[in-house]
This record gives sequence, C-alpha cells and structure tokens, in this order.
Amino acid sequence: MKLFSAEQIYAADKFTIAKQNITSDELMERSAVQIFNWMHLRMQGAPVKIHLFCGIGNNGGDGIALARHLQEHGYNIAVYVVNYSTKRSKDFLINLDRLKDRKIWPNFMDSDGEFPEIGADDIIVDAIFGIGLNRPPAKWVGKLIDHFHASKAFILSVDIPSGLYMNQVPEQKDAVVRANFVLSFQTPKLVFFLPETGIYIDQWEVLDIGLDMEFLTAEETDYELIGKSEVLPMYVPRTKFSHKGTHGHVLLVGGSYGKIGAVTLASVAALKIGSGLVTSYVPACGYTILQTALPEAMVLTDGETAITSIDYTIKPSAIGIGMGMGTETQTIQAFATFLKSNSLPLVIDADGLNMLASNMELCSFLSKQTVLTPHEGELERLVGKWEDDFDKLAKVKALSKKFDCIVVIKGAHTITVYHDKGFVNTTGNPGMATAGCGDVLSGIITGLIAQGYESLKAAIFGVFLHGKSADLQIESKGYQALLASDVVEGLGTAYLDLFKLPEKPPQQEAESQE
Ligand SMILES: NC(=O)C1=CN([C@@H]2O[C@H](COP(=O)(O)OP(=O)(O)OC[C@H]3O[C@@H](n4cnc5c(N)ncnc54)[C@H](O)[C@@H]3O)[C@@H](O)[C@H]2O)[C@@H](O)CC1
Ligand SMILES: Nc1ncnc2c1ncn2[C@@H]1O[C@H](COP(=O)(O)OP(=O)(O)O)[C@@H](O)[C@H]1O
Ligand SMILES: [K+]
Repeated sequence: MKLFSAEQIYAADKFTIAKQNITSDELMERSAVQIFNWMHLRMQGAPVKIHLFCGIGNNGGDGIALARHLQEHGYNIAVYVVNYSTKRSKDFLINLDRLKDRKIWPNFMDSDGEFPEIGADDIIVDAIFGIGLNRPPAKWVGKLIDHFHASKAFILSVDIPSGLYMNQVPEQKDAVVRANFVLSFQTPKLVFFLPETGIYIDQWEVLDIGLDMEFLTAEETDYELIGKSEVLPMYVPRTKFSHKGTHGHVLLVGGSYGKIGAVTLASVAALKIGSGLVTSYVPACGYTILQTALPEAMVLTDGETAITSIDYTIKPSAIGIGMGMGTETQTIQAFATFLKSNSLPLVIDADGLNMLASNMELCSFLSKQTVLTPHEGELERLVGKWEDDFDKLAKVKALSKKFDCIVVIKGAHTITVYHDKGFVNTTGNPGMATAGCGDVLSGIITGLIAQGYESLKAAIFGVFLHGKSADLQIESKGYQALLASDVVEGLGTAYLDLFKLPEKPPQQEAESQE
C-alpha cells in the first residue's frame, strides 16, 4: 500500500473532484458518512456521550458533518468548534450551516473559555487538525489536548491525531493527541509507523473515500507499506524436480568465543527459509557447537576464538557476515580483505556493521546492493547522530545512494531503504525484543538471496516473514517467553500463512454484524 504525502492527497482530492464531477463538499460528506458507518456499526445506538471537537479547516468540517449524522441517528452528542483561527474553510462553513439548520448549536471555544467536563466513559472525536497542520498549535489548544488525556475518555481521531504533521516530528511533544483509534482516509500516513510519531497511535484503520484509483495507482510514493498483498507476488514456489543445488548455498561468516550462538541462529534461519545448503564459517571454538546444534550445516573454521582470515574454496551464492564476529584487529583485517575481493551478494549484520562504521572507506568495496541490517545503535555508528526520524531517513537514503546498498533499519516497524524509496514493514511485535532475533533476520535475508531473490526483495520479504513468524508464535508462547529460536521455528507457518484466505470476506463480516 502506498503511503502518500499531504501534497499527493490534496492532488488526489482535486483530481477525483474533477473526474467524478462532484464538489469538495460531497467528498467531505463521503468521508463523514464513512466515519459515521464505522462508529454506528460498533456502537449500535449506545447512549454514550460523544464529544466532537472540530477545528475550522476541512478536518473540522469532517467532524461537523459527522455530528449531523450522529444526531440524526439519535446519538448523545456535544459539538465544540475549536476556534484556533478565523480562516474557516468553505466546506467547514457549509457543514456548520447544515448543523445550525438542524438546531444544533456548537460551543465555540477559544483561548479564554473553560474546557467542558469529559467523563472517563465518554468518547472524544478529535477533528481539530488534519493533514493541513503546518505550525505548532496554539498553547490553549495544547492545553485542550491535555484535558482530553486527563479525562481518560476513548479518543477517536479523524484522519490523523491532531498535532501530528505529515512530514516532520512535532516540536511540542505534549500538544499531540494520543489516539486510541485513528480512522485514516484512503491511506495510512508514514508518521503512524515511525518511532517518534507512531507512539501517538494505538490502532488505525483506513476508510475508503473513493479517491480516484487511476490517479493513486499512477502516483509514485517515497514510502510503501508492506503487507501480505505486497509480498505474495514475490514468493517463488519450489519446482517438482528441484534439488538442494537449485536452492542456493549460503555462507555465514561470524561467531567468536562466547558468541557462536549468533551464527548458529543465522545458519538455522537460512536453512529454514529454504536455502539448499548452508556453510557456517566460524572460529575453531565454534566447530563442535555448530556441528552438534545443527547437523544440517557444514562448518569451516579459522583461528581459535575469533576469525583471523576468510578463505574458502566453496562457491556460495550469497554471504552473510558479522553475527557475533567481534571486532578484534585481526578480524577487522580479515573483514577488509574479504570485502575487497568479494563480488557475491552480501548481507552485513552486527559486528560487520560496527567494523564498517569504524572503517567507512571499506563501503566503497561493498558488492552491489549489499544489504545492511542495523538496529538504531549500529545505524548511528554508520550515519552519525540524527535530529529526528525524518533526518534519520534522509541520512539513510544518502548512504544507500552513495554506496548502492540496501539499508534495513530494524525496529517496531522495520524500514527497508533503497536509494530514495522506503518499505515499511507491518509484521512483528515486542516479543521480538529479545537476544538473537536480529541474527535470525540476517540468516533469513541471506537465505532468500541465495535462493535467487533479488537483494531488495529478499530484504523486504525476509523482514515480513521474520515478523509474521513471531506474530504467529506469540499466539501460543506469549510475548515474554518468545525466543529467537521460536522465530526460526515459526518460519514454516509464516510461509503457509501467505496462502491462508481470510475466513470471511471483510464485507460479509461487517454485514453479518449488523
Ligand atoms: N482526501 C482526503 O483525505 C480528504 C480529506 N478531508 C479532510 O481534510 C483535512 C485537511 O484539511 P485542511 O487542509 O483544511 O487542513 P486542516 O483541517 O488539517 O487544518 C486547518 C487549517 O488551519 C491552518 N493551520 C495549520 N496549522 C495551524 C495552526 N497550528 N494554527 C492555526 N491554524 C493552522 C492550515 O492553514 C489549514 O488550512 C484532512 O485531514 C481530512 O480530515 C476531507 O474533508 C475530504 C477528503
Ligand atoms: N518492539 C518490536 N516490535 C517489532 N519488532 C521488533 C521489536 N523489537 C525488536 N524487533 C525486531 O527484532 C529484531 C532485533 O534485532 P537486533 O536488535 O539486531 O537483535 P539481536 O542483536 O539480539 O539479534 C529486529 O528485526 C527488530 O525489527
Ligand atoms: K484529527
């Protein structure tokens, strides 16, 4: 699913209005009806108090139009106009008149007034600011938002939590609505998924307001959200007459005394994701461990407790390097010599990234489209400190372009960046914040590349399957008990899940609840 910028959404509105020969007010009405239907389906006329806080732009207009529908269906509403500016939008005014025609008089709030009482069991509809926010909200609006939070009422945000920008991190962290639920028009927003801005959203859902599909399909976006429908076309099935040689040979180089587990986890993940052969290249202290833990893998050794040179005669189809490798001087030398001579597809993780960060000149020797899989700590060593999430993404894009590499920024929503484009993952859970999960990911990605997946697809698909496996595993194991080995174990079911159809089509599901 594409993640559009505010400019693209405004352009889509304009295009849709012209093509479908409707007015902007009709588009607003569609949006409001969609929100109303969503609420009505769940509330079934319940007499809960609904406080609608509406700004004076189009987001406010949506809220005012919604208030009319709620009132027509007998809901218990209170409407407030958050009068932060005198520049009211045309469609806001049209809807305000319609509300007044029905004898509904909103409370106009400004910097002087008192805030209304809101009960903990009430519902707040947040329609103060939408995607048009372009400067910090006034102080009193920030206080109103504090008042929302203090009430403990359920907050439903229209389109985007008020106070969040589309393309930057908010300056005042407390002047942003923390939404329990966001109903986002047509597409989710990038800020729902970034660590500094995603914290304002518990749950979200997209409402289709019928923006022109032709326009949306043709429009290129900087970011894409990766779900099942995006990765399914990437899947390459096995053929009947394939054999182990068909599915690639992974070479994993890593491990040091006390950290042989890292390369073991990567090796088993590479096998589980489907590579035909796996060779693990470890210091001698890891030989027995690996051969015992993983009889399916072949083992090559060098040095006693850390790798001192990387020499082999096998012909791997992809190489993963760095897991638990350490950063001893001789290991760095071996790593540098290896990079200078290697032209095979490569994945670099953990200490491989640390060695790269302290010797950035080595980046020019990376084979084309090398996959780097840093967590934020490793990333900072590579690109330096960033000001905020947007600055981080800009820095990563610059790195990707400079060295033609793919950067997998690991996190709650892992983002795979290649040149100017980012792919935002939707699977995974906090159970994965446990030792070794990153090693598993590097084994998965290397294993997919070895099987013939292009490096970018391997990174995107691998990140998806890694998170999906963990999502399926926590259903029986819970968050706390999840181990990296469980994520490896679940890879088979993650593959199978790709082909699972929803039990009922969503439409039917919705109808049957009515
Ligand atoms: N395609 C869509 O997604 C549609 C979106 N609609 C709604 O339209 C919204 C966008 O509406 P607008 O562009 O009117 O913008 P908003 O309603 O988000 O913002 C209000 C206006 O206030 C001004 N403003 C921004 N920051 C301010 C601040 N801190 N203090 C005072 N004034 C400030 C801006 O100039 C802006 O025009 C969407 O979020 C959505 O709710 C729908 O009504 C129609 C279709
Ligand atoms: N809260 C979370 N939600 C989703 N995924 C997570 C979360 N925390 C960690 N992960 C995932 O788990 C993996 C952890 O990797 P990493 O930090 O390198 O661990 P390690 O070095 O122990 O292997 C990454 O793929 C990351 O995206
Ligand atoms: K809002």
